[in-house]
Amino acid sequence: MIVKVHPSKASGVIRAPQSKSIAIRLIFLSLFTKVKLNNLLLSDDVIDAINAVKALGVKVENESTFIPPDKLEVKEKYIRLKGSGTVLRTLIPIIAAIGGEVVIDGSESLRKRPIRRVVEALNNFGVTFSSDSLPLKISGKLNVNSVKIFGDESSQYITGLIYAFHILNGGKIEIIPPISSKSYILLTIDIFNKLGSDIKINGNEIYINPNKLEEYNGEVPGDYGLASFYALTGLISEGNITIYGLWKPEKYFGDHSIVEIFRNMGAFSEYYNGKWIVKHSDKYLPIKIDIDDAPDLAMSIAGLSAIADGISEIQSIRRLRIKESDRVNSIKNILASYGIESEIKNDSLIIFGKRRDLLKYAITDCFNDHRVAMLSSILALIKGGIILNAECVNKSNPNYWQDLISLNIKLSIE
Ligand SMILES: O=C(O)C1=C[C@@H](OP(=O)(O)O)[C@@H](O)[C@H](O)C1
Ligand SMILES: C=C(OP(=O)(O)O)C(=O)O
Repeated sequence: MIVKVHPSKASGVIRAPQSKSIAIRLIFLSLFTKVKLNNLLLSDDVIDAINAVKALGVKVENESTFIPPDKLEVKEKYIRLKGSGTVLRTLIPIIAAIGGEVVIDGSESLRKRPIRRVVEALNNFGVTFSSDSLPLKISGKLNVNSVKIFGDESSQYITGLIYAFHILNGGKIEIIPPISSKSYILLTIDIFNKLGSDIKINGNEIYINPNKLEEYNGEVPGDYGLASFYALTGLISEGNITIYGLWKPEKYFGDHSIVEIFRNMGAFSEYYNGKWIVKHSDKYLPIKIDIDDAPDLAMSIAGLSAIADGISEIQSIRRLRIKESDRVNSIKNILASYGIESEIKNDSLIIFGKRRDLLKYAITDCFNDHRVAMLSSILALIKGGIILNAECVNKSNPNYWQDLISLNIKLSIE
C-alpha cells in the first residue's frame, strides 16, 4: 500500500483508536472469566491475542465474545503469531504455568525481538526453552510460585507472570531493577484489580493473590499513544482537534502523559470528561524527557520536537531499538527525510527543531513499524509526502488512514 499525503490543515472531532494494550489484556483475561468486547477493532495485534487464547482452549464467538474453558490446556502444538511483542511475552509465562509442549513462531520482525530475560528467569524451574528468540519450543511446567526477573528488557514478561500466577493460584514476582515500562505493569495490575483480583506492588515486588474475576462486558477504551498522532495532525498543521473515548489520565507517568507533554511544549492540550482537546500554537517549546516508562511516546514527542523552537532531548532510548523496528534509527531516518537533524548522545536522541515551513517533501518507508508510518504521515502535512508499505498501521490501527481523511487531511491510497 502506498499513501500520498498532500499538504493539509487538519481539523475535526474523532474517536480515539482502541487501546491494543488494554484489548490484549482483556482477551487474555478470558482464560479466567467471560469477556465480551463490543465493537472490537481487529488489528493484527488483537488477532494475535485471539489466536493465542484459542490455542489455550478459550471459545471465541464472533471474534468478540471469549468464554474460558473448564480446564486450561495448551491445545495446539504450534502457535504462529504475526508481530505482537505484548502477546508473545505475555503468552510465554502463561504457557509455562499451564504446562505442556508447544512451538511459538512469529513474523520476521517478531523473530528479531529478544525474549532473553523471561527465558533466563524461568529456565530450570520446570520449564525448558529451545532458544531465546523465535522460533521457540517451550516444554514443561513452572514449579515455583516465586520468580526473580530482570526488568530492563520488557515489562511484558511481568504482565505475563501476573497472568501465570493467577493460573497457579498466587505467587510473587521480584523485579531486578531497573523496572522499565513500569506504566504497563501498573496497567495490568489495575485491570485485574478492577475485576476483583488482589495484586499488590511494593517497590520491586509484586504479590498476586487471585480472587474470582468478574465478567467483562464493554468497549475497549481509547489509546492515548495512538490518539497522539491524531492530536499531532492539528498541532503540526495549525488546526484544532478533539478526541473522545479516552479515560481520565492516571497520576503515574504513562501513555496518557502525552496530554501534559504537549501542553508543556506550548500547545493547548487539555482533558475534559472523556475528551482530549488540542489547539495549535504559533510556537512550540523544546522538551527534555525520559521515556523509559512509556517508550511508545517517543515517536509522537519526536514529531512535535521536529518543529519546536530549539533543541529537544529524548532520554532512555536504548530499548527503542528492540521494538517493531530499531526506532532510534527509524526516527532519525524519518526526521532527516523531512529535513530535521538529530543525533544520538549516550542514551538520548537530540532533535534540532526547525520552523514548520522549512520542512521538506519526502518519500519514506515505514520499516514495518506502524508508529513510524504515523510519524511520517504527520510530518508530510506541511509539504506533502509518500509513505511506502503503509499497511503497517494495521498492526495497531487499521482505521488510521481513513481517520486522517475524516480530519480533513488530503491523502490518496494506492
Ligand atoms: O504491555 C504492553 O501493552 C506494552 C508494553 C510496552 O513494551 P515494553 O514493556 O517491552 O517496553 C510497549 O512498548 C508496547 O507497545 C505495549
Ligand atoms: C512495541 C509495540 O508493541 P509490541 O511490543 O506489543 O509489539 C508498539 O505498539 O509500539
